[in-house]
Amino acid sequence: MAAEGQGGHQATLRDEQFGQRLPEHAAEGAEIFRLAPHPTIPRCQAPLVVIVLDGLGESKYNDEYNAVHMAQTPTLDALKAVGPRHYRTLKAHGTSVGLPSDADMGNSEVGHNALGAGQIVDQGAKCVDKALATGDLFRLDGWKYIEPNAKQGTLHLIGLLSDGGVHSRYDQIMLLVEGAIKQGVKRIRLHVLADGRDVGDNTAVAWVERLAGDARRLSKQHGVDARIASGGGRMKVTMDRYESDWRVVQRGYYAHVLGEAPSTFTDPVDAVRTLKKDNTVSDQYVDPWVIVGDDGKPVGAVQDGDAVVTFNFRADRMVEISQALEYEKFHKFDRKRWPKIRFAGMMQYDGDLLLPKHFLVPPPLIERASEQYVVGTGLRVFACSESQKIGHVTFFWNGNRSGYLDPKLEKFQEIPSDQGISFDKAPAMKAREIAATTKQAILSGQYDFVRCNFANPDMVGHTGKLKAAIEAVTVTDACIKVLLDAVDQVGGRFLLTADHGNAEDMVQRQKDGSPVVGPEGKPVELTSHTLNPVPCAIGGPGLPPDVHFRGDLPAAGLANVTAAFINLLGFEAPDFYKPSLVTTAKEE
Ligand SMILES: O=C(O)[C@H](O)COP(=O)(O)O
Ligand SMILES: [Mn+2]
Ligand SMILES: [Mn+2]
Repeated sequence: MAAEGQGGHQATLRDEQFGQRLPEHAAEGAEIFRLAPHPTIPRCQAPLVVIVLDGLGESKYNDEYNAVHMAQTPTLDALKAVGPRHYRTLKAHGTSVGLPSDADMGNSEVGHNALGAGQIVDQGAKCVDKALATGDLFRLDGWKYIEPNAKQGTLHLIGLLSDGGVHSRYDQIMLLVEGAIKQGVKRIRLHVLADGRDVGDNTAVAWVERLAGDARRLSKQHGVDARIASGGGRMKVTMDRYESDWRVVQRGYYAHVLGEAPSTFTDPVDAVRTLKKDNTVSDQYVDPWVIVGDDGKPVGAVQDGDAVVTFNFRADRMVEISQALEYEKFHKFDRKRWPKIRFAGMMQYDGDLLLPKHFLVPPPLIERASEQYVVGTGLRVFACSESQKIGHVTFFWNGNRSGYLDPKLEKFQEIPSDQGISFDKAPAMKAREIAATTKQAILSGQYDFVRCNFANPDMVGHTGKLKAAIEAVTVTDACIKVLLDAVDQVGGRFLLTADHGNAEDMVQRQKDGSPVVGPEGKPVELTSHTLNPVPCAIGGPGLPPDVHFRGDLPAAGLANVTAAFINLLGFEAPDFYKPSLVTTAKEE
């Protein structure tokens, strides 16, 4: 499928970008990361293959809105049919992946963190909640750094506007605004991205109405000047990730910083309502907009001496805009003007690039990620996905470390994603290319541990388009088959799982499971992730016959996978990891 802009796709995340970092296990005085051989599971000469299906869960509703149920899935069906010794489900949401509550759906960041780190760590959302609740946020270095500019100039807040809880949350935005006012900030400009992906589509107008109302109320109550200044849909404006399409970030920089957009309005609600074109445009893809005053000038362009905060806590979609705001040398697009500001992220979005330099809340530190042990033991690793998810099986997997932990032992392979299209238009995405490339790695004999992520059940699931999601899952199933055949060919082992649900439920439901019906009499699409558990299967000719899932961990979650794959590699897992999912007859 030829996609818009594909020819122009630059080499991203290539070897030079993955970097040549000093292996942590080699640093002087560093902890020794070495795994001990497993007492009963021998190593296998062929690789262990871990397959992550992004956004493919198991729903109790096996009906027409379940794209996994509706898709052709002979491979997944066969894995399930093997029964509980080799197939089970895992928790992938809420407290089992370090989120504040069990009402929080899972997401890729927390899911891959758990898969790669074997532990449940407090995630960004929780760290920000605590810093706001205690008031520490306004006492820490990040706030102190931006404070003078925030008080003398304007405080700009940029981020995702919803209560999705994946990248940001409305209550946190409000606490930030109220707290800033209490600290003496007088002029606030909000630059807000419409969601429709972590929350229902066609909710953006209501969110902007709510924020505009709250900004008016706070302005009046405290005698300050807080208002919305610019925005756009998150997939079109600002929130690109893994350098999939820098034009997205350019649109955002122009709207938020320069005050430039193809359409200007005097009222933000009017802006979003107009650009939604009677809901024929989804919230995620709303064009950029800028609010102007009666004089036609933008009300919130960023000026020298201002302070800027990006309020998303999640990293992946904030890294690029942070670079555009922070880096003196920057070549991804022409910024035209680069104001002298003080900028802080809600968190530090990349601990290796130290980006941004200043941040309001220290990010969760994920110590002792499995890859540190894997390369510390000398195992050779291959990780593959397409641009949209490559950081998931590298950066998130490795406890938020970017780049290679040991470039001699690891190879990260990115397949460029389509650019500039909504993924329902090409639901196979790059699944076939991922399968082909990963298959080569399996057959090559060069790797002990091969992992990959299939992006399309999730990315197409987010479009809310049922037919496309069914197609995405059908293609993914066929691609799994390609990999399992390769595992058969070399006599290897595999573990297949997913990071959270999405494609298995494509409709908003009432309490009794029946679809919510919209004003036009049509069922309302579900574009977000779900709370559903995810599949987990093990197998392959190299799997010793006595290795099977334990029966005594019914509530196990994604963090229990780590010890399991370390065991399948033939090693004992570190004892502070969550218990392994697998055991052998000899151990029982
Ligand atoms: O960023 C996104 O695309 C969604 O908010 C969450 O999806 P992911 O957690 O699967 O990346
Ligand atoms: Mn995901
Ligand atoms: Mn997703």
